[in-house]
Amino acid sequence: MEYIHDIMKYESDRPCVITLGKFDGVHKGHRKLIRKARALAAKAGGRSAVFTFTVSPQVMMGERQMKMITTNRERDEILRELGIDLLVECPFTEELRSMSAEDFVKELLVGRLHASAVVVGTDARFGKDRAGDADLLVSLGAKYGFDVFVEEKEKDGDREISSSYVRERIAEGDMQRVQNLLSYPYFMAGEVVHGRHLGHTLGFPTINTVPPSEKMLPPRGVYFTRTLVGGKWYQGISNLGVKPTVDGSAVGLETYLFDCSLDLYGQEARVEFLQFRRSEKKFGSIEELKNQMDEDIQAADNFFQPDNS
Ligand SMILES: Cc1cc2nc3c(=O)[nH]c(=O)nc-3n(C[C@H](O)[C@H](O)[C@H](O)COP(=O)(O)O)c2cc1C
Ligand SMILES: Nc1ncnc2c1ncn2[C@@H]1O[C@H](COP(=O)(O)OP(=O)(O)O)[C@@H](O)[C@H]1O
Repeated sequence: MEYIHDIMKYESDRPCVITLGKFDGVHKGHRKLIRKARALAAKAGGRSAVFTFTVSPQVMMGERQMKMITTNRERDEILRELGIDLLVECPFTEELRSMSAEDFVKELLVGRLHASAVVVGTDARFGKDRAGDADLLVSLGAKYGFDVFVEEKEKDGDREISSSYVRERIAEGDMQRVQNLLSYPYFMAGEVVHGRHLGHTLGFPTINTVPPSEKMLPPRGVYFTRTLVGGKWYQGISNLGVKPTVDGSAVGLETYLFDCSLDLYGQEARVEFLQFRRSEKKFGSIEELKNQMDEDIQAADNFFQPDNS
């Protein structure tokens, strides 16, 4: 995948099949558009491209206190895995914000990316004040010579799948439902940092990662998780929260990995949230916490190996 941050520096003359949007979460609906763009590009011999924006955490938080399902980095990782040829991730600058819908299409999609086709959902919006919609795109396609495919939104029962629908389910901690809407488990990526080194004393060493400030978090508590770290997947159990029994300040994610005894500090970890187990609690003593963790780990064993219980 080629990654372009500054579209003015993009040089290739090859035609692109472009899909356009914020793609927060890269959920099932987004995937439908990406699949379509890839199929069209393969047929026409062009490049499949995603056009999106990097939105700074400050802007996101300032505007509507909107948290992201996937950070820019996580989204890039997923798009890369989906096998698109080109990711254009423009900073959402004043210049871009003030571009009319027609100029956006004429100058960027046609002028720079040589669009042969553009794939969008029925509710697509683009250009200054989000004035451009799917109908306008169809007429601009006729004017500038590219095909336009307007796809129906993917549904979950009667409800259209959208990033805000996924956020609602994350807020409820319904991680199985979230996985169904995304078509992959909600995850958090980050570097393994040092904690207070109590884990080893407790008998449960945990890898600690810090959730990015712009990331939408599920409720605080204990989750059955699967973690990719050091090139290997581990089953395990995580606590998302402030550890009120021993600490009580910043929100962190700690994961006890089953069948692992490696030193993992400084490595990248990707922790997938599979199922909520219980809320985080303040225990009267470390002993009580330890007993509860024993029970949690037993429950995780049953979750991962239901036939052995
Ligand atoms: C499965 C699991 C459940 C946990 N549940 C709680 C909890 O309910 N309350 C709490 O204060 N800490 C909880 N913790 C966090 C522990 O307090 C923490 O892992 C321990 O203090 C080690 O911290 P350290 O990584 O900073 O050394 C939990 C940790 C794990 C792995
Ligand atoms: N099974 C395991 N699960 C998680 N971390 C492990 C495991 N075995 C060894 N480790 C290592 O131990 C470290 C955690 O030890 P811990 O005493 O909890 O210290 P910290 O407070 O820094 O997390 C992890 O960062 C990792 O390098």
